[in-house]
Amino acid sequence: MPTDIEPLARHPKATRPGEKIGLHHSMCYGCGDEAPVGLRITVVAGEGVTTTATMKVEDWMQGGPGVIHGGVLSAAFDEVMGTTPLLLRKPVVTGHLAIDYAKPIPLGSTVHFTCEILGGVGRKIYTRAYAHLGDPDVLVAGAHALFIEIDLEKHFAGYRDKAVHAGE
Ligand SMILES: CCCCCCCCCCCC(=O)SCCNC(=O)CCNC(=O)[C@H](O)C(C)(C)COP(=O)(O)OP(=O)(O)OC[C@H]1O[C@@H](n2cnc3c(N)ncnc32)[C@H](O)[C@@H]1OP(=O)(O)O
Repeated sequence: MPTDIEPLARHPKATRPGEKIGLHHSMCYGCGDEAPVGLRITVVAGEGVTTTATMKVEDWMQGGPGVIHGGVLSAAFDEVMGTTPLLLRKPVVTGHLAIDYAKPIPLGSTVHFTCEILGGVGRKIYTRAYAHLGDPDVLVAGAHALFIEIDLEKHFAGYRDKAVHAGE
């Protein structure tokens, strides 16, 4: 992470602390409520530029016997961290994502995520997140990521004809 990042302030019209941040879209693998397969993560705004989220570890998320697949956990971090810049009212995509896997996460457990925006420079937004299973003092994973602000319409312009919509 560069040393010249600046603090980023919450947008005055951002989702208020304690409220759910809206879906990226209904078919999003991370948050969509109509996706045929997906994590269905709801991200809740915290104070400042922080968020929280939870995810129940379902049987279909299994990697090693009895534990979550690392890629599923990575996707969950991506979703939570990629939603958090909406507190700045900035749409982003992931440029870089790194995960530290500290402990196995059993099927049936509930993963609690906390995320904060560390700052940014230009279109770059740096975030950090942690995960625990109920005891915030016992971390099971951590992550940091770089998100890049995009122009939504331009970024997805060449792909929208491939978009999948629920019920079609
Ligand atoms: C309907 C609702 C939908 C809502 C949609 C939102 C859904 C969110 C879902 C969760 C998030 C995801 O999974 S998103 C899906 C996964 N990610 C992607 O598909 C992104 C694919 N990559 C790209 O499209 C592109 O590489 C971009 C947009 C990230 C950047 O391209 P660009 O716009 O041409 O900009 P570029 O100049 O290259 O980069 C801008 C600055 O970032 C730096 N930068 C770029 N990538 C990196 C990197 N990996 N590591 C370090 N630095 C990087 C550059 O050096 C530069 O710094 P400087 O020169 O300014 O210093």
